[in-house]
Parts: sequence; C-alpha cells; structure tokens
Amino acid sequence: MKVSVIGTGYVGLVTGTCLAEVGNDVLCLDVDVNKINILKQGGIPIYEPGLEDMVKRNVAAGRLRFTTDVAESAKHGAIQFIAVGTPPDEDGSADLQYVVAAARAIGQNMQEYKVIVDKSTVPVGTADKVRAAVQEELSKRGTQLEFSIASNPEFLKEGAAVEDFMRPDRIVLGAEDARAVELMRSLYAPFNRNHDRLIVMDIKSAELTKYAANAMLATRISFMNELALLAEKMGADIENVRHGIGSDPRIGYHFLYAGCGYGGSCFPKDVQAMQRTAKEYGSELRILNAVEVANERQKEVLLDKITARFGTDLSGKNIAIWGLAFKPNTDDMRDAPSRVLIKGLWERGATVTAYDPVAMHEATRIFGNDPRLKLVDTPMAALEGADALAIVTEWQVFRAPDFVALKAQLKNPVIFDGRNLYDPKDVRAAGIEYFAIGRL
Ligand SMILES: NC(=O)c1ccc[n+]([C@@H]2O[C@H](COP(=O)([O-])OP(=O)(O)OC[C@H]3O[C@@H](n4cnc5c(N)ncnc54)[C@H](O)[C@@H]3O)[C@@H](O)[C@H]2O)c1
Ligand SMILES: O=c1ccn([C@@H]2O[C@H](COP(=O)(O)OP(=O)(O)O[C@H]3O[C@H](CO)[C@@H](O)[C@H](O)[C@H]3O)[C@@H](O)[C@H]2O)c(=O)[nH]1
Repeated sequence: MKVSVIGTGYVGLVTGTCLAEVGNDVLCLDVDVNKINILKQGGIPIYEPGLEDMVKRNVAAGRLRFTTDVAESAKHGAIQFIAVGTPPDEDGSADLQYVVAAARAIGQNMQEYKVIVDKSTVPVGTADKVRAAVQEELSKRGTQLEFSIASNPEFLKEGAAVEDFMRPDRIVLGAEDARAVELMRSLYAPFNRNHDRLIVMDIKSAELTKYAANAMLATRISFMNELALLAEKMGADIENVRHGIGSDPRIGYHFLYAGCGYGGSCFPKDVQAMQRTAKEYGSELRILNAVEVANERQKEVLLDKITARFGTDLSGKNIAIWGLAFKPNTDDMRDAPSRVLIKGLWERGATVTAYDPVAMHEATRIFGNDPRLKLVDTPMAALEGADALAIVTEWQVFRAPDFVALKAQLKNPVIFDGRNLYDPKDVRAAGIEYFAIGRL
C-alpha cells in the first residue's frame, strides 16, 4: 500500500520505517531540510535501538523514501499519517499549528480519495479541525474530492519504539466510515496476526484514549513517588510496598517505580494538555493537577537530599551525575529530571561532572559549553574527585558498579540514587553512605 507520513520525528520515522518493513511503499515528509538530508545520506537524526539498521534496509529495498516536497507527499499515499509535533502552548494546551498546516498541505495537493490519519497526540475535537482545514483548501481549489478522517494514536515508548510498533499490545483506531476502517485494517493486518489487537471506536473516544493512557501512567508514578516520601518518614521501604501491591493483578507491577520524577516529551505535556482540554469543557481534572504538582516536587528530591547532607551552600562542591537522558535507551533530554538537578546545583554554587552513554551531545546542545558542567567519557571518570554521586537515569551500565573502586574515586563516599538501583545493604557494606528514594 502507498503510505505518506508527515513529520519525521520519533513517531513519524518509526511509523514510516515499520510500515515499510512489512512491505508498504512509504514516503516520509518533513519541513526540516537538515533532518531529511541526514536521512537521505543514510543516517538517522535520533538515537533509537534497532531503528538505524531498519531504515537502511528499507531504503535499500526502495520501500522507504524521504522528501521535503509537500505536493509529492500529498499525492503519494492513499493513507496520509499526520505525525508532526504537538508541543505545549503558553497555557499548557496542545499547539495544533503543525497539525493544521499538515492538513492544509494535503488539501492543497491531493488528487484523489485519501484517508487522513492523526497519529500525533491531539486533544478531543482535533479531527474536526483537520477535516475543516482539508475541506477549506479543497473548496479554495474549487475541487470536490472525497476523504476520510481517522484517529490512530501512537503508544510507543522511546527506547523500545521499534518493538512497540512491530508488536503492539493494541492498535486504537477512531474512524467513522467503513471505507477508512477497511483500509486501516488491511494496513495493520501484518501487525495484527493471531489475536485481534485493533480496537475500532469513534474518533473522539480514540483521541481521549491516548491522553487517558498517559495520564493514568503518570498518575501511578506520582502516587508511588508521594508514597515513597511518606515511607521515608515512616521508616518503611517503598520497594517492599511495590512488591506487596504489584502482586495484586488488579494493580500489576508495571509503572510502579518511585524515582526522581517522570520526564520526556509526552507525560509532562500530555498531563497538562489534558487538564486544559477538560477546562475547555467546563470540567476540572483535580487528580491530574495533583499528579503534575507532585512530579515537579519529585524532580527536586535529589537536590533536597544533597543539601540536607552537605548544606544549602554548595560552593566549591563538585557533584558527579550518572545519566542525563529522561530514561535509558534514548538521548532525549526533554523535561528530564537531570536538567532540574543540574540547574539547582549550579544555583547553589556547585559544579557538575556528568556521564551518559548516549545523551552527551544533547547535553552540549542544551547547556552549551558552560564551564560549570564537565562531560566525561566513562562513569568512573565522572567520580574523580567528586564530592558525591547522584544517579538520575537507570542505564544498564550503572546497575552493578565495583563499589570498592567507586569509593576510592569519590572524595566523599556518598551516593544519592534517584532510581533505586542498588540494595542499600550492599552499598553500605562497602562503606558508602546511600540515600535512595523511599528506601530504608
Ligand atoms: N516521542 C514519543 O515517544 C511519542 C510517542 C507517542 C506519541 N507521540 C506524539 O507524536 C507526535 C510527534 O512526536 P515526536 O516526538 O515524533 O515529535 P518530534 O518533535 O520529534 O517531530 C515532529 C516532526 O514534525 C516535523 N513537522 C512539523 N510541522 C511539519 C509539517 N507541516 N510538515 C511536515 N513535517 C512537519 C518537525 O520538523 C519534526 O521533525 C506528538 O504529538 C507526540 O505527542 C510521541
Ligand atoms: O515506573 C516508572 C515508569 C516510568 N517512569 C518515568 O516515566 C517517564 C516516562 O517513561 P516511559 O513511559 O517509559 O517513556 P515515554 O517514551 O515517554 O513513553 C510514554 O509516552 C509516550 C508518548 O505519548 C507513550 O506513547 C508511551 O506509551 C508512554 O509510556 C520517564 O521519565 C521514566 O523514568 C518512572 O518514574 N517510574
């Protein structure tokens, strides 16, 4: 099938590549000339395990192409995926200007029937705006072409994006006519074998489902984070509590890890956007307000622990940080807890030496060459002469350090662990002071 994907960011690139992998003829469009040039030259502009090889394989097979030519893209695909960014507006609501621009471009250039699919995360009612924008452009051309609108939100996680797309646990499809449902069902057939994962519903419910999923997951995390702070005060251990409640199948083990706050390009913005949408409909999602406040607070927790140990004036102190990305297996630092910690340490006069397996170039892009941040090539190099170690991202490489060597490198043998990576007994047995999140 011929497919166009508009927006070649995380979601667009993964969607286009995975659809090509199963034999479709995919054209990916982006307005960012640099991005398209990198892709045309065989590189990929993001770090995502498994994606680069897959892109190369499908480009070589002629099933995956990249362009900046809007007209070519609008003509190519019978299915047109809109996968552009929906960043937060000043008031926290989703900025739909890129979605609407993409819809207009389709309306200006399409020559025959299309299914136009919102894959971006968009508030309820966006499909109506997309339909109106396409219709307006067709009217300006004096053309009457049929088209269908569908909502097909994406649930992939960064770092596991290819696996999530190739083996989805569900494919949500909001569509209101049989023609669109039929085309989308056949597009997704290769991902939907053995057991039907396609959940077809009305468009508004599909739009709401995406926000509901992220909001529910963010709520679990904030709940566990607040509970962890309480556990600390009570002398209980959040890891024991996690085991105790996760074993109830109604609760389950996933997304119950307390830490130094959730980040990334989705949870923070989607929790905010959902609150804004609710307000527009005269409702208030009080619970999400609390989820957001708790998360902002949680991002300060490591700094609080550091100042409780060393005092509020950290002048002359150097803190080693392990992990800058908002989670492992990505170089993405959007809304990452590491950024809050680094700024807080700087404000109190400390300097930082940091290591991350893949986010170093992203850190340089964000912080420039600020002399208060030194980036080093190995985890151990970050510790040299540092007053303490703070762990922000649970990369695999940090999970089993040589505690004896670690202690020898640090000026003060102290670890502030924002991801609860170690058994506190092991760390303390090595003569290291250990502060984790909600642990004894
Ligand atoms: N990143 C994720 O893990 C993830 C997962 C699920 C859903 N989403 C949602 O998917 C959407 C895209 O997210 P992302 O992380 O891929 O964004 P991104 O910022 O990485 O990429 C968006 C791309 O769209 C391009 N673009 C903007 N306007 C365009 C236009 N008119 N025509 C063509 N290209 C255009 C930009 O240049 C950019 O390359 C968002 O709504 C996001 O919330 C993201
Ligand atoms: O138990 C947990 C699980 C996650 N996190 C944090 O939560 C954030 C988000 O993690 P994750 O959900 O794995 O990453 P994303 O790539 O942002 O994926 C989320 O956001 C995407 C964009 O909407 C959705 O498609 C995914 O389904 C949804 O999981 C990260 O900072 C994690 O450290 C925790 O603190 N504790």
